[in-house]
Amino acid sequence: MDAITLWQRYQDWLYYHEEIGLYLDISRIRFDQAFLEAMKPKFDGAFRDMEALEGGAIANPDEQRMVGHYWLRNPELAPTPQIKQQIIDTVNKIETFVAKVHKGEIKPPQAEKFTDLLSIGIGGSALGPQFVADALAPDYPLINIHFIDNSDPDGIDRILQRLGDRLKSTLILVISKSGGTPEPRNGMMEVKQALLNQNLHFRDQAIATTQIGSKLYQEATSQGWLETFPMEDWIGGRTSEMSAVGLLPAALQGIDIHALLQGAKTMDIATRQPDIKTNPAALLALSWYAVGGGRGQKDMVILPYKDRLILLSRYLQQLVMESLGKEKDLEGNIVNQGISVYGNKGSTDQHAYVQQLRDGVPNFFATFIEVLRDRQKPSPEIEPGVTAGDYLSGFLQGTREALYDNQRDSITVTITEVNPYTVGALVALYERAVSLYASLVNINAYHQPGVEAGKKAAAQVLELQHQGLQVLRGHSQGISISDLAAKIDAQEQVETLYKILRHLAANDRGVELSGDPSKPAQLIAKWR
Ligand SMILES: O=P(O)(O)OC[C@H]1O[C@](O)(CO)[C@@H](O)[C@@H]1O
Repeated sequence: MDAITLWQRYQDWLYYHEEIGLYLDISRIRFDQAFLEAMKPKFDGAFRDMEALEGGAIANPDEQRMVGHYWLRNPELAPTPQIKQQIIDTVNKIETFVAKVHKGEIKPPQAEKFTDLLSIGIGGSALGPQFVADALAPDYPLINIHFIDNSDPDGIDRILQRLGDRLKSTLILVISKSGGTPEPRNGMMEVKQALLNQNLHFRDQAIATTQIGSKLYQEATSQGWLETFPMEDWIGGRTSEMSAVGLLPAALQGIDIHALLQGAKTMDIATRQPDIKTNPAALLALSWYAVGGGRGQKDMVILPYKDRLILLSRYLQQLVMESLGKEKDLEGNIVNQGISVYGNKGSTDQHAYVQQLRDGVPNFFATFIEVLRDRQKPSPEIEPGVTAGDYLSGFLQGTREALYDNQRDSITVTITEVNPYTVGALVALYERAVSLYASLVNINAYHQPGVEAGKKAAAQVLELQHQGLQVLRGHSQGISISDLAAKIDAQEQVETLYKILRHLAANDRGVELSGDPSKPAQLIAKWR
């Protein structure tokens, strides 16, 4: 297409939301009118599915759950008065609690006020709060946030070290919908210990966001933690940013949660339109389908040209990949669906992997996120008449054009500035696009059976460790790894057993491995 035809295509397909100040440009996705016509029946079905979902249908058939994240920003939509009230009550509870913390009415026993917030959670119980904190927290927030989102001891140490003496004025927030996920549990246990080492008590500084009745809930209430906040059954982890999961840490940092909710609500209204061309989420879903043939054949590379949006790609990675990456469709056919998502930020990535994007394997499409306002204050000139922001804008445009010229498609989402309102709108835009796309490809976007398989496998590894150590401890002589495996009837897991022993040996956990490390089958294990 020549430049003038492309300019016309840009205008023909441009979506603009005046109130949010958001532009969506899908003109650099190659599809034609025939494709659009062919997709219309599928979209009619997707719009119907969305209406049913918002009306309270069991949209997650496997788990027999309603899917209600859209109600969080507009409680009027909730299917029952009780749910509506729960949503309103939770926001009120958050605001009351946060106000007391900020005023020092809720305070740690050994300090005037809470100075820091340590959020312990993983997946959907971390990624939204991390993204929002990085994008929106003021430079000098009322409370500084830190995260433990893994079971990595060294990672935990780094956070605790940074907190140092401020641990005594740190509010500890454990977020886990199920209340039984091992990683946050491990983080919590380590932090408990760290507090005890300073003669501090976890319950005096701890709060939880979890489902009422969960193990975590029981622990928090029976031990008298400062407060608990509910996460409802009908909220999925990866769509929980507008629930207590996201709102509580945001409010504690001084981020305007009402603007966040309002931005999402406004976007929800726009994405509820049952018309492809005037619905930005439908335009995104249409584009994803067009580039990937409805089979996720191309990866989604997210490139925000704005440092404070760097975590958007990680946030969207879970939202998109955990929602769309499914083995089976709704009828149980094997379909192996999904769209891979990765990214970082521009223009930084132009000096890293954009070389391959431009010239290498064409297995992706880019999504540029553009922010029109460079900064809050006027910019100095780097050269006569040119600012750093002009460069950034030029790099974005140049990369978009260079990619398109080489048959690489892209989408551009443009917002005026990064603020709670626009971030809320972005979150809602992608939530809805994922929902619509899931309907187009006929999968359940709201379960995650694959993750469960990984969790079970990890539990089996730990059980093997337990059994192996029991035998090793009672064995005064050294023993080969295969003999040890035979003794616990785990010949098939000999490789796993070897790796367990190697890990224990590396951590001075009582296991000694002797022999040539490059010949694992010949290693002798011994308890010392
Ligand atoms: O909040 P929970 O129950 O600890 O779960 C954390 C995460 O684990 C998953 O269930 C699976 O990875 C995610 O969907 C979820 O966000």
